[in-house]
Amino acid sequence: MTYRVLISDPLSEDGIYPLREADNLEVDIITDLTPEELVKTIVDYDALLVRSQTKVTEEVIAAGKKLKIIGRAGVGVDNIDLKAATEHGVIVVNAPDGNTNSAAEHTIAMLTALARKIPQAYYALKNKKWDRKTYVGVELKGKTLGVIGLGRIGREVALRAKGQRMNVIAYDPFLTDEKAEHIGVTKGTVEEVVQAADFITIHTPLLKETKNLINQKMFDKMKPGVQLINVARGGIINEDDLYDAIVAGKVAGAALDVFEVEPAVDNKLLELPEVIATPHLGASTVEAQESVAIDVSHDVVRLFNGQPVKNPVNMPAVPKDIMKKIEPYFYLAEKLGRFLTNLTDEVIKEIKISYSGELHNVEVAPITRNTVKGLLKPHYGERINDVNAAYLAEQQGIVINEHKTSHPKDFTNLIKVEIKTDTETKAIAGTLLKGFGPRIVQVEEYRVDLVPEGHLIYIHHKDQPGAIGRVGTELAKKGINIATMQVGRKDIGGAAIMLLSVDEEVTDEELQVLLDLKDIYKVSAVEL
Ligand SMILES: NC(=O)c1ccc[n+]([C@@H]2O[C@H](COP(=O)([O-])OP(=O)(O)OC[C@H]3O[C@@H](n4cnc5c(N)ncnc54)[C@H](O)[C@@H]3O)[C@@H](O)[C@H]2O)c1
Ligand SMILES: O=C(O)CC[C@@H](O)C(=O)O
Repeated sequence: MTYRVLISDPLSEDGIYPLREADNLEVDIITDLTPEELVKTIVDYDALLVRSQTKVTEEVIAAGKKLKIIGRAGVGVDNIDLKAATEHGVIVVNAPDGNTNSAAEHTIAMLTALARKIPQAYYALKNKKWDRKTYVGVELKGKTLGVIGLGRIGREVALRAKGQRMNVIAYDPFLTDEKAEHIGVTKGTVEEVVQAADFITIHTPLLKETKNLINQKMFDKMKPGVQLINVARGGIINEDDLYDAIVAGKVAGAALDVFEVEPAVDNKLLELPEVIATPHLGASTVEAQESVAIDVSHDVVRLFNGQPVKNPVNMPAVPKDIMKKIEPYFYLAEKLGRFLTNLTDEVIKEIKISYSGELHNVEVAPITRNTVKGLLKPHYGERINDVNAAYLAEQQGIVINEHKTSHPKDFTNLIKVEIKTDTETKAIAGTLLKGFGPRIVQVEEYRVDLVPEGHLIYIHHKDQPGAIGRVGTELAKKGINIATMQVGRKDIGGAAIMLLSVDEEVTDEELQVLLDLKDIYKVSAVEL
């Protein structure tokens, strides 16, 4: 059988040799297709390989009736509708390591060009202006670089900045003290990083949680004269707020490789002399392009030879017989992980998952992966799935421990998940009730009976008359309807919790109002 591969963005010819050499593959390179042309063309293909230009929308995926794999020659998969791919059973693979070095080098090039105003001076000289006064820069030596996102690229940037004798302070939700020490950076919160830095560089993925991460509030906290670099994704820095901060003189300069809307030829930021820019060139080197093309090509070859792919981004099909037994637990497991994210602000070192009762003699690894997926999702978005969840956890240095026991404790089946940090252990447990579906039955040390879905408000308070009433009254004032309510306490008059399920997502301001009430210690929103 011969499979047809469509390459719709320019890929390194040297990098696609694994496709050329495969007997069962036929390769067509058709670039610059309009979205409509791509929808028509894709119907004939089994595989699609892209960089960042091609938008692989739900329409494209739905039209690709033969499509089995989409390969992204690069890291970011925000140009591919992962949900649609998963729904249509199409595996998405990427090349996570191939362009790390190039993106890090580009970041350092931007940092240096920004500090010494090289593009502005070059432009003036090309226009026959010999101006040695306007383009006075600053040294990097002794300055502080703030790195937000210390993954593959952030880490490489930090190491190189140290070579420039800069001090580096970094924030990443998975940055442990040991990792920070090993790389030689100071660990800080995102606020501490932006407050301390002379230069700030962004290296997170673009997710719901990172969109507009650098906004007006953050600019207010920064040092006057701070300079920013973004070689990650447009939209992580709010472009309007950046524009205002530059015009107001708070931000002295910005180096941008990526933009909210690309191509960004009409972006107003480009009108500012303080802004230097490149058209998404972070990964544009001969070496990176060859490397990412080789990686995705190998995965396409593997798939059509019946072998497991190396860099899956979404979820491939689980064999039917296994699925039948364990699928009912996937939802519960993911929600347990999702809830746990809210129980600590510290770096997670270990996840311990204990299965008891009926679960002791089934294959639980896919259930574990769903738990881990739920736990890490706020930091990876749609990139994490039950195939790569364990791998990503391992990369972050999180140890996963599974335990099984045949002795049921009050339930015919029970999943208990504990997360351990350097200073605390937090636990949650759930069960699948025959005929009733999933239930969370324990949160921290409190017994509850909660359907794991929707918008929840989780409150720690003192067990005192009136505490529950005050919360109800405040929510009523805001027009927020309480659908269900759980309470639990350790001792009479001691520590207690409330778990309210409400009909809509609550805002930070609304949570703050609850936190200001008498006898309320901690309030958080949990979205399940
Ligand atoms: N400009 C380019 O051409 C180019 C090239 C390659 C990669 N990229 C982009 O660079 C970014 C980083 O890529 P990578 O390979 O280093 O990815 P990575 O997954 O190795 O690292 C991302 C890091 O961000 C962290 N993170 C997640 N949420 C965060 C938050 N709210 N605050 C701080 N950190 C957070 C993660 O924990 C992770 O360590 C991605 O957006 C990628 O698409 C751009
Ligand atoms: O394809 C490119 O050149 C961009 C790649 C880059 O943005 C990535 O996320 O890997």
